[in-house]
Amino acid sequence: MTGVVLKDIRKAYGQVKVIHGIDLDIKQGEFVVFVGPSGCGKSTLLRMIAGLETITGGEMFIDEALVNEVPPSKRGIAMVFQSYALYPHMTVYDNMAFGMRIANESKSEIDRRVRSAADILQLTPYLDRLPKALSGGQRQRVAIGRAICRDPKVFLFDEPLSNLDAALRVATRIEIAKLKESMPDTTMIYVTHDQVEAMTLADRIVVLSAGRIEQVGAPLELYERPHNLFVARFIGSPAMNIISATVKETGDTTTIALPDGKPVRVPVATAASEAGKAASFGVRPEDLSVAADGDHLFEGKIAIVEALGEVTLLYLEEVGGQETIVAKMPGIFQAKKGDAVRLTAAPEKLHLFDAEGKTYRR
Ligand SMILES: Nc1ncnc2c1ncn2[C@@H]1O[C@H](COP(=O)(O)OP(=O)(O)OP(=O)(O)O)[C@@H](O)[C@H]1O
Repeated sequence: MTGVVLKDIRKAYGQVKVIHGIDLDIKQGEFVVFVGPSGCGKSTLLRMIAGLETITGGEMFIDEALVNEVPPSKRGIAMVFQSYALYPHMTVYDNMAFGMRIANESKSEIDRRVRSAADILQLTPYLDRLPKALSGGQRQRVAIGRAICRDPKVFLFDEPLSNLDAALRVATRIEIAKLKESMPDTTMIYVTHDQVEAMTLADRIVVLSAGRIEQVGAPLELYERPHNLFVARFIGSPAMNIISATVKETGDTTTIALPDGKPVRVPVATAASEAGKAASFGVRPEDLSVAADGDHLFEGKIAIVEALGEVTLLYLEEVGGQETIVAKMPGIFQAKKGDAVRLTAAPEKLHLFDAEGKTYRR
């Protein structure tokens, strides 16, 4: 099994510790995405897997072999970078063939692999062109093609789409999704800033913060059941509304008080010892809807309306609680600044975190 296993992996640059002990078991054929804020260590971790950074502590296994001291060229990996790094004087064909020529592969094998990669990435019409005669998206596909030709056991991507404009990003993202389908046994590890890439490409997402793992899970698992406030805020856009609250009644369901004193019942269990403690109450903008008369969570005046066509974002200045609440309404929502609104959400969409920021849902 060509998995990638990280056991208590650590990295320090001199005295500065940047990765604090990462344990991760990536299965063969899995597509795993590393996400996290700038500087959290995503690229460092990927580069340690690639062998481009030394490992300060812990053990790294690729294909069940300890690779801590194995050079990049012997790890069975191929990496695609943000900058495509193609040879400008070589055709697309030669760029893709280059590594195999260096490795003394036969001409027929080189031709077979280049044409197969070109076919997967729809590059066949461009094989005789120089990189300068290609769009950014096509160039990045050549860089991916070059990596495919190496027939890697593990494919590493470091923000491969971040130099592309919005439309090309979407098109190339779809190419990568197809690539995953056409190479089901190849393990892929992908670093990105982009939530949509992470949500759409990943089998599992690894959320990192300051050199530690916050949560690992399938995209919708992270979205629906964030383990802590960090993941709750990081996954989803606009971010989840988080309001400070106090635990009032504990038990199989919990009653909290919002800042204006309003009680809210949340269907999560809490121990009696939690009564009186501070908590954070969370609800996603897309889970809010206009309340019928009577029951509502929030009541306030609209401060800003952002009509995006497919959705309308309402920024609500809460009357009692002093917090700004964001609501995402489907389609075009008729509202203007100053309108009074009441918002509600289904109980199962409510989140509750303890004073340390850990979810109360078990
Ligand atoms: N050569 C180095 N010497 C010292 N510190 C470094 C070095 N390279 C990276 N770092 C630090 O390590 C941390 C992790 O950096 P890394 O590039 O892995 O983060 P990242 O999550 O990929 O960030 P970004 O999303 O901005 O690319 C950062 O705090 C960075 O400043």
